[in-house]
Amino acid sequence: MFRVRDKTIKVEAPAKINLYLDVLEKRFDGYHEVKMVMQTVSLCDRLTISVDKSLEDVQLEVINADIPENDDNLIIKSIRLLQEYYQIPPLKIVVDKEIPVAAGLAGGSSDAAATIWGIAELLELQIKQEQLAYLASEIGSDVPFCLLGGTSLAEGRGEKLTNASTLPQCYILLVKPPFGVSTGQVYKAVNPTDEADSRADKIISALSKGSLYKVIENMYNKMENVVFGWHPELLDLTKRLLDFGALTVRMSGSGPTIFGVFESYLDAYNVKKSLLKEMPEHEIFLTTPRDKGVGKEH
Ligand SMILES: C[C@@](CO)(OP(=O)(O)O)[C@H](O)COP(=O)(O)OP(=O)(O)OC[C@H]1O[C@@H](n2ccc(N)nc2=O)[C@H](O)[C@@H]1O
Ligand SMILES: Nc1ncnc2c1ncn2[C@@H]1O[C@H](COP(=O)(O)OP(=O)(O)O)[C@@H](O)[C@H]1O
Repeated sequence: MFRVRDKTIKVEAPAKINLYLDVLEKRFDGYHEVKMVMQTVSLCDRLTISVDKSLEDVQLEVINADIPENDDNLIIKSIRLLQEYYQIPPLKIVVDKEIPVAAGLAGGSSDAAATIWGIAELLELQIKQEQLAYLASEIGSDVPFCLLGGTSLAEGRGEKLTNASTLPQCYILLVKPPFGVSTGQVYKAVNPTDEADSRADKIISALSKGSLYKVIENMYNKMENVVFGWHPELLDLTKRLLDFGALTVRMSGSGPTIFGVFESYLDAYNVKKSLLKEMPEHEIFLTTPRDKGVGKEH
């Protein structure tokens, strides 16, 4: 029998940005070694997970996005994986998508992490942290980070995490153009770096000293070359954000989301307003750094 404390749990699944992303050699398993500095931000999808004994199987409802509600969804994939190890009763899941899809913000990965964490909490499965991290890595390279959240150095294929200090207080404007990019295609097109440089380590050290400027000086994304080549308008967007006074502008992950960093809330707010007028087809979010990954909604 299931000992269910609450019948429902509401879980936040936050987006991430990459403060640094380098792609190193291609491995025999087809993945690439990476060196990344990842930062969770305040933009969240929201999952409601309920035990529903009237159902025969899992049922997923997606609000606010055109993505599959079947086994192709990372939420259902995560449940199928949990079912291999644990007895899972019929569940109804509703996901309210705020994070744009195929945007380089790990929306799907964070939903997967929120599903694994949320079900473990709801059903009191007592899963050890290492087992949670293992299950997460089986779903995708970014899922272990989404589970842990905050700020991390990520190595291996992205699953080897070392905790770092959170990015100092700042305002991060995410600008998502009206098209998506396939992560797999970007990895295929990128020319791996021979030897990692020291910028990621400099970022980690700057984070520990709370120096936003030193972090910004060392930010980098190897994938920009490839994706800006496919979509030259991303370079114009970058220049526009710099004209508007962003301290720095980078692409997040495999893109196409571009983010600008601001020290003042009012500056970021005004830039958001101006950009929305100039490019109404873009999605724009004003976010802040968040110091944790998936967790209970308050
Ligand atoms: C690029 C990054 C940067 O944070 O994020 P996104 O831009 O997707 O958010 C990640 O590395 C994306 O991680 P994730 O989205 O979990 O990727 P996976 O599902 O594991 O893999 C998707 C595809 O990318 C390739 N891939 C992924 C990770 C990696 N280290 N090397 C790879 O070559 C895989 O071969 C696969 O074809
Ligand atoms: N729960 C989910 N949320 C978003 N995308 C999902 C989800 N499940 C499966 N996908 C699929 O995963 C792909 C990448 O989605 P996403 O995680 O949003 O992008 P990215 O890896 O660029 O951050 C999309 O093609 C989408 O259809």
